[in-house]
Amino acid sequence: MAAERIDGKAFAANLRERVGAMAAEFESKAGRKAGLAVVLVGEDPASQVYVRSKHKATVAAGMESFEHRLPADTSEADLLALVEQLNGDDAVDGILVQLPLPDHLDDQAVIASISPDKDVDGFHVTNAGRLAVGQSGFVPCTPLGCMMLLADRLGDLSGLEAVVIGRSNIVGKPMAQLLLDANATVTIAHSRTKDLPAVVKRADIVVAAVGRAEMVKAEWLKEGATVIDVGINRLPPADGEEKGRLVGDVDYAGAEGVAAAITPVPGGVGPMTIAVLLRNTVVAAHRNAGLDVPETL
Ligand SMILES: Nc1nc2c(c(=O)[nH]1)N[C@@H](CN(C=O)c1ccc(C(=O)N[C@@H](CCC(=O)O)C(=O)O)cc1)CN2
Ligand SMILES: [Mg+2]
Repeated sequence: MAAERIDGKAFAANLRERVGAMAAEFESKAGRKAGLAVVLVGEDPASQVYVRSKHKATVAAGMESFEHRLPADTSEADLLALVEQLNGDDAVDGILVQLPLPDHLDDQAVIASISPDKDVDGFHVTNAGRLAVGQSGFVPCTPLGCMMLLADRLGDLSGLEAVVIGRSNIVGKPMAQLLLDANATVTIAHSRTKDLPAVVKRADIVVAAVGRAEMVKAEWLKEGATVIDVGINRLPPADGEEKGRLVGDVDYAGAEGVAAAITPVPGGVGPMTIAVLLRNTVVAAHRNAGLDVPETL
C-alpha cells in the first residue's frame, strides 16, 4: 500500500489560522499588534521569495511586519546597529535575519546580537542552551514544525527509534533534542556515519536533513517507517524544462512503497517553517507584554 502523504501545506494553513486568532486576542489585550522584523541582506533569489512569503503571512495573520532590505555590501557594523535598534523597539516582538548571509558577514556574531527574547528563529546560543536543558525559550521553526507533524501523525513517540540524518545547528541538533524530549530513542547520523543504510533501517522515524537530492533510498527504510523530509533541492532542468524539479533528501517515489507516511517536497516541511515562525512571534509578543501564553500554541 502506498504511504500516506503528510500534508504539511494543509497543516501549516490550519496553524496560521490558529495563530491569527491568537494574534487578534493579543491585540485586544495589549492594545497593539504583535510585530515581526525581518532583515534581508543582499539579493539571493530564494531568500527574497522566503522573505516576501514571511511578510505576506505575517500581515495575513493580523501582525505587523517590519521589513529591512539591505544591500549585499552592508558592513557588519551597520547590520549589528540595525539589530540593536530592533532589540530596543517595543513594537518589535520578533527579529529574524534571513540566512544565508553574504560571505563577508559572520552569521554567529549577527545571531548573537539578537536579543534572545526576540529570537523567534531560536538560533541564539541562549535559546539553543535553553532547549538543551529543558527550559522554555524559542525552538527553531523547521524542527518544531517537524515535531508537530510527527505528533499529529503518531501521537506518543515514546520508545520509538528515531534517526536524524544531518547535524546542523538549525535543524539536525534541535530536531534530535526535541525527539529526545518526546522520549524517542535518538540517533544522529552524518557524513562520517558508517553504514548509513543499516542505521536508517532500524528507524521508526527518519528525519532527513542533509541537503542531498534523493540520497535516502527506499531499501534503507524499515517497512512502516514515518519519513520527514527536510531537504529542498532543485534538480538540473531536464529536456524541455525551464527550471529543474524540486526534490527532497529522500527518493519519494521509492519510499512511498515502503514507508507508512512521508512528507512530500514541496508541500511538506517547508510551509511549516513559516507557520511556526508566526507562532513563535505571537508567543514572543505575549512574553514581552507580560501576558500568559495561550496553551493551544
Ligand atoms: N533566518 C532564517 N533563515 C532561513 C530559514 C529560517 O528558518 N530562518 N530557513 C530556510 C529558508 N526558509 C525560511 O526562511 C524556508 C524554506 C522553504 C520554505 C518552503 O515553504 N518551501 C516550499 C518550496 C518553495 C519553493 O518552491 O522553492 C516547500 O517546501 O513546499 C519556506 C521557508 C533557510 N534560511
Ligand atoms: Mg558568513
